Amino acid sequence: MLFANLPAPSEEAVAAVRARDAQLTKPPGALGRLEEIVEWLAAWQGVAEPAIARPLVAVYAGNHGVVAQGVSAFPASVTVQMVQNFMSGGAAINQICKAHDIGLKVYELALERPTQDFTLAPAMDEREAAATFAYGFEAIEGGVDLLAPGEMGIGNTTSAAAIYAALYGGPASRWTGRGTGVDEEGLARKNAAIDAALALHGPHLSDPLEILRRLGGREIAAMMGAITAARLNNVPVVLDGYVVCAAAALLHAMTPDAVAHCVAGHVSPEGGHREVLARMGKKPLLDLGMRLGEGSGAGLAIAIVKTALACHRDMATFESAGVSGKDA
Ligand SMILES: O=C(O)c1ccc[n+]([C@@H]2O[C@H](COP(=O)([O-])O)[C@@H](O)[C@H]2O)c1
Ligand SMILES: Cc1cc2nc[nH]c2cc1C
Repeated sequence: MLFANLPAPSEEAVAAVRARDAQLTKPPGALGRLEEIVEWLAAWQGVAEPAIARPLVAVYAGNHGVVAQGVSAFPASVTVQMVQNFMSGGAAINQICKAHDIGLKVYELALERPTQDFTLAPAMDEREAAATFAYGFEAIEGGVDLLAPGEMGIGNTTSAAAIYAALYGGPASRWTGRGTGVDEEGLARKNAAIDAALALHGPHLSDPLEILRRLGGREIAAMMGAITAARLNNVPVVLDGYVVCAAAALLHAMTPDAVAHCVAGHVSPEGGHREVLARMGKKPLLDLGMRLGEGSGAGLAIAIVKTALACHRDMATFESAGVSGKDA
């Protein structure tokens, strides 16, 4: 029902962008994907002259009961400590946003109350999953015109891997990676936790919202809401890495059109991120070996998006610059 009347991309806006692009002082197609990026912005903002005046990285922080299974290289206390670090400007995402004039908001999601350990019980009850999804809608308030959801949550690569295994098929090891840097034994505990969860919840994993509730976390629920709000309100989305894409993949499983407004900012070396992007039909803008989270890869990709738009908007035309055209 939420996805019954999704707005369509604007074909007129794309046509207008193409018409202007043809006049710019460069050989046709010479800016490669930068040209596609501007078409994408116009299509989803629904205007012939797209703008990036209020880009935002919205970082959601959540804690995970499954950390009790020894699946992370870091203690759960690092989640709230990193939130403090975001607030005081000391994290990587602060520098990326500062360098490229991007807004940054941080949402703490009941960090003192981790989700249930999903090897033993559903991570969340229905009310909490739904309420947290709805909370994600706040991300686009205040005139945001380009959104990059990000996340922080010790243990959440285990949650994301479990979601991928539920959506696309196990075993766990097909989807897991080292996360924050677990050793061989840590990786084995991670795979065992996910395989145990798949066995426990197996009969209930055909519905993406049920997968969210049983295997997800609050940050993943909120990011699904943020991406959905953007889809419903003409805000294009830049996807970050392995964990953010678990939210996108759940929406994609509900209906592929729910993530039609998303571009993949980058590909993370974590687990099966490359395959996840391929399954959603997304080609990453950047491939820099980044596996941090925080919205960092998406934030950096916004710098590319802004540059693409600056070229489109501010380049001279053949006529205005007195440059001879192709067949002159
Ligand atoms: O997004 C990614 O590609 C990514 C890959 C590996 C780790 N992370 C980050 O690392 C944290 C989760 O790692 P872990 O080992 O505790 O599951 C969480 O805060 C994520 O933002 C993020
Ligand atoms: C230090 C640290 C910073 C992070 N940022 C996102 N995930 C993280 C995980 C750790 C451990």
